Amino acid sequence: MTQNRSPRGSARLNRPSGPSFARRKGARSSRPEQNRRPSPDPTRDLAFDIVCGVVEHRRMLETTLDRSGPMDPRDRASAHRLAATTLRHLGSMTEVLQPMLRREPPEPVRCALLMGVAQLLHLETPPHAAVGTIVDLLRRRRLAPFAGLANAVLRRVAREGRSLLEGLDEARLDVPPWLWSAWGARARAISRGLHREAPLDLTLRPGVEAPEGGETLPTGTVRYPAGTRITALPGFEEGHFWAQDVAAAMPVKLMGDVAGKTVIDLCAAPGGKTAQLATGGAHVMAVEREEARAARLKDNIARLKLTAETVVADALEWQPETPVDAVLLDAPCSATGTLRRHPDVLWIKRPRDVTALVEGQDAFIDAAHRMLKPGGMLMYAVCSLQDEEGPDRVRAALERGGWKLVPFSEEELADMAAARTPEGFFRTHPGLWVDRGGMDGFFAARLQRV
Ligand SMILES: C[S@@+](CC[C@H](N)C(=O)[O-])C[C@H]1O[C@@H](n2cnc3c(N)ncnc32)[C@H](O)[C@@H]1O
Repeated sequence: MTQNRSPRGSARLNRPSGPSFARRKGARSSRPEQNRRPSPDPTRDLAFDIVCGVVEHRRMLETTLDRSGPMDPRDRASAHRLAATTLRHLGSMTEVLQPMLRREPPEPVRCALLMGVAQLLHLETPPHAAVGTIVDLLRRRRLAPFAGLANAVLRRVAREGRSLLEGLDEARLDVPPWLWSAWGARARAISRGLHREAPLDLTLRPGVEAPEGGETLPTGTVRYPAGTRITALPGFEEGHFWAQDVAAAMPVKLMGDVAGKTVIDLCAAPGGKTAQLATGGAHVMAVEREEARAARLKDNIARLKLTAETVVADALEWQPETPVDAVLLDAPCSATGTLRRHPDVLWIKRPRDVTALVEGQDAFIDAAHRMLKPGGMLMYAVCSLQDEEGPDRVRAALERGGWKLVPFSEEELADMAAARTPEGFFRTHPGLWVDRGGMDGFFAARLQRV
């Protein structure tokens, strides 16, 4: 399948930039090809830094983006798309390359080759541009001795095309083995969902009209094609909507009527769920430990013209003056549920990262218990696909005592029946609703303090 869903991005990825490409097209260069200066190409440079950062240094994609200098937003978006596509298909493309390499090339060369393969097999970049841009990239990065190798290998990939993927189990190869086995029977469907770029989902303030071009999903979320820029949609400045994946919007919906209730949103930034609670008429206390993230939450709530109390504090230590009706705990987690948006995380996280988070999740659940009135409700949520962070945490809390599980009913989840587990948990993964564009992986369970 192809990833060519963002016309804005693909236009930039489909042609090399810079004056020397024009010379190549003219085929009458006054200088021999080997002396030609490589074209400047900020898109490939940034994508290369991102991919090498992930593969060589386990550096998050966002970190490289944040460190990069100022550049045209469209080049930046194209770089993000090329890097993300390379990371989404990293395993299967490595398998394609392997038989074509007589010797192991240095890691940065392999990264550049993988970007070339991604352009050829998944981004529909014309072969001359896909090969030329990678050869130029290697020259710019003082890897000119590998330009011949790149030229030969990528020309072969261009010739043989997608037939090179035949017989390969792409779904299996594009997920690290530890995640594949952790996901059990869901693994193949999840991996297929991860091959697709995530669309833009919006939650609308009640009473406002959705901008044109969206599809209203059964749960009320409005969906736009991948690559849509939220800031370009009419109504953004006016605070008519905010970005929130269809699955991420469900935990607050499953809290029912919160009007007039005092609700603590524990671990709240950037505030998507705070905004939902505030639109529902709750008195919200949004607790966030990181000052910069709390400031972002405040900005978001102000843009939406909503009201919420923001508390900058450690949720494990802070206590409300009086116990409250409900707590929403969207706990810090491995975030494997958002791999569609962050394919770098596939190759960065390790099993021990999940283990390290589990203890904290138990501590947050215990902290929520201390904040609730007897009979008060905890909505526990994580954007994780891992059993350890979802169902296992709820079972452990029930074993520690002081909680009763209040399962979600068939009626409550009528609009997303596939997300209801036999125990009455809410659980999604990127393979659900795949024909409509999929969804993030989310887990939620409702507990009552007894
Ligand atoms: C999964 S995100 C929350 C997303 C948010 N609920 C939303 O829907 O927009 C987790 C947040 O918890 C915050 N956090 C982590 N540890 C915390 C702690 N001990 N106390 C308060 N907030 C914490 C992180 O800074 C991060 O902003």
